[in-house]
Amino acid sequence: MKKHSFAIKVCGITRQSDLSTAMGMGAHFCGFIFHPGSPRYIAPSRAAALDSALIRRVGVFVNQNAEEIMDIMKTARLEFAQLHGAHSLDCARRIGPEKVIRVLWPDRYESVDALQREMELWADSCAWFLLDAGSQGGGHGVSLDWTSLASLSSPRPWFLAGGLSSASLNRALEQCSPDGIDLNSGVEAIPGQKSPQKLLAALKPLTPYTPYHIA
Ligand SMILES: O=C(O)c1ccccc1NCC(=O)[C@H](O)[C@H](O)COP(=O)(O)O
Repeated sequence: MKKHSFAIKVCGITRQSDLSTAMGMGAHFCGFIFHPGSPRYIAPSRAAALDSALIRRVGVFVNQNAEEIMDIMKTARLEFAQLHGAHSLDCARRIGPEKVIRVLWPDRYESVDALQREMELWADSCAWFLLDAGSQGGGHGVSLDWTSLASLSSPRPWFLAGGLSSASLNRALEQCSPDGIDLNSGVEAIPGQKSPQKLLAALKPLTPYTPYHIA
């Protein structure tokens, strides 16, 4: 595995036990999904009740507008809004660029250069990017073409998402160099419930590489 440090985000949390396991294994970010169509949906008031200690709380939004997002951020005590839909630059600026994780889908672009141009467009309106598989939505359990991301020079730190698990992480991190990794269906027992065994299998080998410091 390439020896660089990176952040760990565990997404699709619905239960305190999963959150506590993820934190115990060194997660830096936890993600709550506020898309009602997702099997991982959690109501904002339930997310608010989950204790995440000092790790960063992220809300995943697909259809909501800036006002709805800011409302949920307040209720669920979120630091970041992960914009996982067709959100505009204006929406991101209203939320506050320092609180935005912008999702982009590399498969939508004809080349890494085209993806990079889109990243430049968003650079002043977000704090992080998250690159996901497919062409929309998330939680598909499908992987990206990691080698095509090897030459990426992102203007912001970026999370690699899409089908990551104990079986794929090593190869993914050999082939590209994200600033963070995002785990979801690859560490689940069933949709919406994490598996402590799968979390352990994925995260334990990463321990030497994840003393990631988040300012
Ligand atoms: O996970 C969902 O159900 C979901 C639904 C709609 C929009 C986003 C969603 N997930 C957001 C994430 O950040 C996932 O962690 C990311 O798509 C990777 O998922 P996976 O391929 O399962 O690892």
